[in-house]
Amino acid sequence: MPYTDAVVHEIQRFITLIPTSLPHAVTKDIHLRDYIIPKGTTVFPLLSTALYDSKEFPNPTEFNPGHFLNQNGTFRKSEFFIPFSAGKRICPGESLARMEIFLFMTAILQNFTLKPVISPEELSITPTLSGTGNIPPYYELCAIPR
Ligand code: HEM
Repeated sequence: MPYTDAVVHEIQRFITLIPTSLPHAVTKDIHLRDYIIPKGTTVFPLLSTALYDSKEFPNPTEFNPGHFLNQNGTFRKSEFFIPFSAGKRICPGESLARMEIFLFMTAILQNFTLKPVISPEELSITPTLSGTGNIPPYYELCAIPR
């Protein structure tokens, strides 16, 4: 169970489905380090900077469920895991989405063996479009009943 949970988290971290979150507006003048962000400025919170933080997730460009596992194999929670954003406007569908991803993935893997139609090395995992969303490339696979 901790490993499956780690895989689900790593998939969400790795694909970074919505890297820029949604645009927000500053409601008052904000002092941030040496900068002033005037009231009304549109800001895009870059979720990708947390999800690909190399101190929190060593070798962030590698898919590694170990990013969410402690050395003893238990699940490692990370405050940098923010694919649903954070704060007052955090995605209200987070619980539903996480439940669905977990249930769909485990049900599929329990009942089917998945095989790509081309060799896995030839599969591109580069998004076909990267902007507010990372759109995964289209590909085919065989679902063989277990
Ligand atoms: C993997 C699935 C999903 C991801 C990664 C995701 C991610 C996000 C992100 C990053 C935001 C922007 C939050 C912000 O403005 O700071 C957002 C907003 C939102 N999401 Fe999701 N979401 C997912 C699924 C869902 C589902 C299943 C629902 C509804 C059933 C949903 C409903 C919404 C709504 C209504 C907003 C706008 C909230 C607002 O502006 O206050 N999302 N989501």
